[in-house]
Amino acid sequence: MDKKNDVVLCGTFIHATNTESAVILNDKCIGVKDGKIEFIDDISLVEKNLKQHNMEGTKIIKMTERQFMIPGFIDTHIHAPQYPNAGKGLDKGLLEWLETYTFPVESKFKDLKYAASAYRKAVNRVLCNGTTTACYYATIDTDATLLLCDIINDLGQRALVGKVNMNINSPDYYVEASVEESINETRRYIEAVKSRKYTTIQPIITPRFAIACCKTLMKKLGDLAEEHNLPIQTHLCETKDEVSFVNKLFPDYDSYADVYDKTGLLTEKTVLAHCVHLTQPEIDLIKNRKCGVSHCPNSNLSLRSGLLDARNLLQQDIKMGLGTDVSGGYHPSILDAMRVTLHVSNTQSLLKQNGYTPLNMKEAFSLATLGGAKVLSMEDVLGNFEVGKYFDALLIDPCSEHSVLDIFDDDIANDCFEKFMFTGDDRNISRIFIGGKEVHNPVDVFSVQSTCTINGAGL
Ligand SMILES: O=c1[nH]c(=O)c2nc[nH]c2[nH]1
Repeated sequence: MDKKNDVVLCGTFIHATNTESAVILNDKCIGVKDGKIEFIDDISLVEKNLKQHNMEGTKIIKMTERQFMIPGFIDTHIHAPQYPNAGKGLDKGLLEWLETYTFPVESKFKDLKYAASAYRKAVNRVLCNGTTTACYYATIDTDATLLLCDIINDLGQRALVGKVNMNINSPDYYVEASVEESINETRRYIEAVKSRKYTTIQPIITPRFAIACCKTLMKKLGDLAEEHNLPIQTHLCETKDEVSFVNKLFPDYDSYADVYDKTGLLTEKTVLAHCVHLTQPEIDLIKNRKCGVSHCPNSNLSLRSGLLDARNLLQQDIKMGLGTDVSGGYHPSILDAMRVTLHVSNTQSLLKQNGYTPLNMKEAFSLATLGGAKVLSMEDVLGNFEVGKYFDALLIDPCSEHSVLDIFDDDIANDCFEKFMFTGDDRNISRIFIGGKEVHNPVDVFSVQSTCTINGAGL
């Protein structure tokens, strides 16, 4: 095994566990071997651990008093080809927005030169914002989607990447010609990803939504997911208009979620984006099937889709993570998703009043890390600092050179953490580790081009 990425980190670590949303571990050391956490112990026992784990001579990184490490953020729903539109065209509701802005930009990615440049910008920006694992939608174009995988691999991010399927109710210039073509291309995509032997990337089956896929296509995609034991992602109950359209298209089904269920798309590895307008039977169904929900609050507000009652779903033990949903959501950072999650939850409490407990910041942090890992069925290997898990982590420096947050003498670790969560940004993310490998060089940030750079990939 290559030992060059083995490392020991000493200082403060903050993470979510199954019982607590944010635990602060002061004066600890974490040893990373072959990309995974080998030991966690008191800082005073670092030498003993190095010996015990055969790691003598390993590089040691000591954090300063104000610095701390958190698990990397997990974005459970993001459209990489919509990044060129981030912050543009948010003046329409979902279905009109798709026709007017989204399908046109996605169709540009069949031009591989355009795709190479736009995808590199997108992944670079997402990574700079601390997203160590992303669950991406690409486009219907297989080769451009493979290019996206190559770029993610090059930049060292962990990702699930889906070639999008859509064969009906889509514009002539952006639609797959038949069920056969859609399935053959998806098979070609899966085989190509497998043959490239990426270490951090896996394919995900991606029927866009029930409006854009016929029943036969959804059924065949469900079969394909089963055949290859793959995860699935799609959209569900994002807007009321969308739900009405689905109900008209599928009058013989009990509900929108039932359409996915009867076509074999609801599995314990299914990621359902939005889920704003679920009925109680639909909540029961996705709970029984053990699907995860990607909560995308920026998008839900920006496109005026609705206010998800996250507390209600969590109380019913639905797995939940956060998604930026670029570009329905305008911000590529999960920090933003956490903040808007809290705004939406506070709004719910104002509307509902009696006894409603809004989510707190620590719960939002848990959703952004361990919650995301659960939604992506990766909680055995990701999401927090436990021995045996991949070391995907961010070194946060509240006092970094270009920081826009201010720390005061009496601010303790919890204060620094909260200030970062509410007022920090990528300028406080000083180092990024994915599978133990450092992928983000702070020396490059604000260098010549005054923009973020990873591995020499300038924006
Ligand atoms: O927010 C969304 N973005 C999309 O691209 C999309 N496609 C279907 N439904 C969608 N919702």
